[in-house]
Amino acid sequence: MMPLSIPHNIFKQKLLGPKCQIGLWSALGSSISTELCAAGDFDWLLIDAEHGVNDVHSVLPQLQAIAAYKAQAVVRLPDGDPALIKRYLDIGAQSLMIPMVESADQAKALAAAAAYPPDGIRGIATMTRAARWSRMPDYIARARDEICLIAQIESATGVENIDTIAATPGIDALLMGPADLAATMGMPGQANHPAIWDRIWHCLDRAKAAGKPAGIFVLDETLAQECIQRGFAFVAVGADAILLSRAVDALRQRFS
Ligand SMILES: O=C(O)C(=O)C[C@H](O)[C@@H](O)CO
Repeated sequence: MMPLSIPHNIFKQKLLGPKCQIGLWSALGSSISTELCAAGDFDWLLIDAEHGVNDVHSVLPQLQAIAAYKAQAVVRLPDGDPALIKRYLDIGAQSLMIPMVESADQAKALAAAAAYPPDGIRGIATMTRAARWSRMPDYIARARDEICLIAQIESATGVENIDTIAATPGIDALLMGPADLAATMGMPGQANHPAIWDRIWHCLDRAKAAGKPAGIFVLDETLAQECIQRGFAFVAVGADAILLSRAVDALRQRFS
């Protein structure tokens, strides 16, 4: 049997441009709804394991479902726990997003967790889905090249430290978080406030200055189009849970 080769991280490659990658947030925690979304021709799907029901056991079948489609999977972890990073990489997630990154020291620790020694601390195992159960002779040598590690900048402190976070080797991309940024700036629930977006545009400029792709999740279509125009490399424009709840309510209204 021919040995397998590590899958190329198409999402990571396409972040280098020129086309903005259009994505969808997938938070329902079901491989059925995630596959339904994956068949929708989005460039990427964010599987959210920070908020809601997802864990390693529910994310695995979603990765398997997405693998059959063009959409590239990005998994958001609850935090930067190195043990969790190891487990999600071992089940085959190749693009990870870590929330609430606020310092260069935190960024360095995340980068170390995603890399094997001597560059990092990721424990080695090839009896994993990521290495297709020891069928990928090149997995250990090439794993890090095909991982995309995304740091979320979503607090006032993170914005203050964005230059050192973005400059950290091993941080491949940044994603701004308007909702949490608003909350940490004393404006919870005001993610669309001009003062928040002043900071978001600043973060975009700083990411560009550092040569790091920037992403964002925006439900307002006009704002999402502006983000694309102004140079965000990856923009999530909707979420499965919101699309479903709005469609359910709109249908019911039509028969009231
Ligand atoms: O703080 C934010 O904004 C984000 O992190 C992105 C999205 O809002 C997401 O958290 C929604 O669940």
